[in-house]
Amino acid sequence: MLTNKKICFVGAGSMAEAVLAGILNQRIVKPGAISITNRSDRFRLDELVYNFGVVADADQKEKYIREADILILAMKPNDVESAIAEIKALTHSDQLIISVIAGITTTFISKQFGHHAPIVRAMPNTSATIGQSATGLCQGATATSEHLATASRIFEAIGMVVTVEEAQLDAVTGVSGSGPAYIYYIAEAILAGAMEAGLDQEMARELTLQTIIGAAQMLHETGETPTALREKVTSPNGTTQAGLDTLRSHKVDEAIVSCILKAKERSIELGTELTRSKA
Ligand SMILES: NC(=O)C1=CN([C@@H]2O[C@H](COP(=O)(O)OP(=O)(O)OC[C@H]3O[C@@H](n4cnc5c(N)ncnc54)[C@H](OP(=O)(O)O)[C@@H]3O)[C@@H](O)[C@H]2O)C=CC1
Ligand SMILES: O=C(O)[C@@H]1CCC=N1
Repeated sequence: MLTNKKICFVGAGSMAEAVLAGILNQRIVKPGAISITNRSDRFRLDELVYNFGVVADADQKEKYIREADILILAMKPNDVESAIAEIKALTHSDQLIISVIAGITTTFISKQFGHHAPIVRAMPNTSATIGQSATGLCQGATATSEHLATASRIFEAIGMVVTVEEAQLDAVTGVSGSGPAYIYYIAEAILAGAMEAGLDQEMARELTLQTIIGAAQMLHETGETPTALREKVTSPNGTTQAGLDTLRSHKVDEAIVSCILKAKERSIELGTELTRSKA
């Protein structure tokens, strides 16, 4: 339990919801210790109050930010500058600032605040909602190992955590931050194929889901490599080989490697676009 810590989310979108749902599920903080703020969407705040029992009165935004022990920045990269400009006078260097914003460096965030509050960058994913996030964390220059430990407590409540150097966080973003979307994309394609092959929608969904869950658990529980597990499915000249040969002829493996590198590159760009616009 993060006893007596008040957490304020600045940004109330899908990532904020995934993180707060996860930490409330794990009961590491009470709903009354979490406040939520956003730019303007009062209906969204009402929805989160209704669903999670958190505190979110748009008229109390300044108070929530001033009184928080931990601020979690969860707005889009393009909005970070204006969001910090709006709140910085309410913040102070005793607060821990955690950013889940893709690409934006701790140095940039620190400059925008103009004080030396400790900053930890986190890259979770939306599986946080069910306690299954894979989160990368890194500490900014003024954050101590204690700050990192506090952030770890939050993100360990919503899945597994790795600590990395800040330079690696763009790669983490390309792999696990965006990663759920790649798996959903593949699931969409398997579903489409299942229906094209003659299965009805419900059966296609059940079979696709259980196949993905089973394969993920096999990777997790057997500790075998993906290559070893793939080879066990593939009989010489059998059905799997016919399917995999088709994937290879479309260079799907190369496409996935490019996908991850492109996402990493985009994460770097998101940061440099802002830094350039300030130059
Ligand atoms: N979605 C994902 O899978 C992941 C996202 N992230 C990162 O999380 C961040 C948020 O993404 P996501 O939740 O998807 O985005 P959403 O668009 O769902 O939510 C963005 C939120 O930011 C709020 N906001 C915008 N401007 C301000 C401001 N000036 N002050 C306060 N709040 C503001 C918006 O409020 P309003 O609606 O009122 O405009 C909205 O609540 C991004 O930086 C993204 O890179 C990280 C990991 C995974
Ligand atoms: O697409 C994005 O930019 C965010 C960051 C990681 C997942 N979603």
